[in-house]
Amino acid sequence: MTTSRLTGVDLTRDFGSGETLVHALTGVSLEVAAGRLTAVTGPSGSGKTTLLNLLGGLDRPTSGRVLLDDTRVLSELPEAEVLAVRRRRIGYVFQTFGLIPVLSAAENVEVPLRLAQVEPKERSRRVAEALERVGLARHAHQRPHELSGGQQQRVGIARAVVAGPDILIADEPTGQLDSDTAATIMDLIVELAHERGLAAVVSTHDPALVARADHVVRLLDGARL
Ligand SMILES: Nc1ncnc2c1ncn2[C@@H]1O[C@H](COP(=O)(O)OP(=O)(O)OP(=O)(O)O)[C@@H](O)[C@H]1O
Repeated sequence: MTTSRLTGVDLTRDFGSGETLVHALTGVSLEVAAGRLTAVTGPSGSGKTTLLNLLGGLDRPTSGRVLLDDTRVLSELPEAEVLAVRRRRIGYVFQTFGLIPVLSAAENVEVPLRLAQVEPKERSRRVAEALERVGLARHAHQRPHELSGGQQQRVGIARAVVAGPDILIADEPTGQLDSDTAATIMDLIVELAHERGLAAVVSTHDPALVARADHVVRLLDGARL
């Protein structure tokens, strides 16, 4: 039997109540397998971010469950355990990169290793390796504003994978990039998913990027097509 790193079972997420009630997600099920890139796609407001937040343990469903490794119910774990799973197992990539402006590329990539209390020599080794992998070895000492959007997102990806997660969650990682740069970033995420066996989920509007994924989940008005 193959293991899915993340499984969404009949996920529903409502926001608000009464007249302001929004059904952001209704009865969505999906499997996110190791070593594959799953693309979540759909028009604006279709529920992509809501779904990724549930899968990544950043939010909890109104009903339904998120399973981790087919066994643990991530969506029902106590907050401290969810936090531990997020730190140890999941890397996150953001549309707006989420880099700390006053830190260099290398220092940004180092942040998760500091949080994990990895010792300094090992931190340096892993940061250098991660920057090398994303093609930014020569830019280690530059700050975010000295880098292009595509380079900043490469720093964001290096930061997401440096601590060795086995799950990668990327919400519109190419939303701020031109189409050629977006394609190279998507290719990098696909390669990392394959070579590191990551269970990777990426949301995108862009059909050209969806075509690069191993598995596609299409949403419309909060439901799976
Ligand atoms: N915290 C919230 N409170 C109220 N409504 C919300 C909240 N978060 C999302 N929604 C609503 O849920 C629906 C789905 O939103 P979501 O952000 O998941 O869509 P999306 O597909 O990611 O959109 P986009 O492509 O524009 O980022 C939308 O109608 C949105 O307005």
